[in-house]
Amino acid sequence: MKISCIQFDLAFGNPEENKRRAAEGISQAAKEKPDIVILPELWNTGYDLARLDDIADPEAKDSRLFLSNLAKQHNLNLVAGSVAKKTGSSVTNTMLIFNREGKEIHEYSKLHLFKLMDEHHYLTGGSESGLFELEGTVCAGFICYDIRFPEWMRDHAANGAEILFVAAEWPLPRLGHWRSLLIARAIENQAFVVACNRSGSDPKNEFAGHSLIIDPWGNILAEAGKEEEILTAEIDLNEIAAIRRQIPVFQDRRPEYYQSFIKKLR
Ligand SMILES: O=C(O)CCC(=O)C(=O)O
Repeated sequence: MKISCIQFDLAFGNPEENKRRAAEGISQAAKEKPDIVILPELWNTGYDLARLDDIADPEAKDSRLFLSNLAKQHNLNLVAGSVAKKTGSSVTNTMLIFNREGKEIHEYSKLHLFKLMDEHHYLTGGSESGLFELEGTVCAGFICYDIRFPEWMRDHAANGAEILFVAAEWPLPRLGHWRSLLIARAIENQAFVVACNRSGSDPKNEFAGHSLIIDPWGNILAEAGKEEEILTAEIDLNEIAAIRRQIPVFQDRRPEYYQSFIKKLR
């Protein structure tokens, strides 16, 4: 299976220009005939949170049509990063997923809002699972800060997810955390991690780039630099079963102790 991350710079608060950039990136990537393409977080608006009332996409209607057409046109599955989606007076940071026929198969709204970047003042957290299936493989979608919550990602892996997709706008000062957390999530869940970050900067932040495709042993299969780049790697899903046979973490888990043990000790 071939997977591509479209790491691109976002025009601050300019959904029309960002649509142009996303379409351009996807059509470039499509030349290598990837099976799955992933975009970064909030690619329609960037972090222009104060203007979300005006620029978030009502019910993500426009984004859905745009993304569905791209998936169909290029015959690829699209884990379409996330968009600012307006529902009534609230806005969510929502990942949309489309198959090759352009059919939407799942939506996931970022569960953990990142206070350091004021998300809690402007966004509403999601409450649904990130699990979905693409071409017979169980996958899961996460958004940026979610990677600091291993229990959330473990829950998806324990429910069958073999590819963990992460869409992000991760700032440069914490590049070290980004790399370490993603590698750890791959190793502990014995799953592929495909993480697409943005590049460039906005009025408040410089972003790290360094999109990553990591195998279930924790090896980096491909890593982008800091600038715009289309990052592509082939993954072999058979590696998952081989690694899980060698070190059977999922069989050896004892979840009945994890919630209650510490309470008992207190
Ligand atoms: O956790 C971090 O350091 C970055 C998270 C972030 O930038 C986000 O969730 O948008």
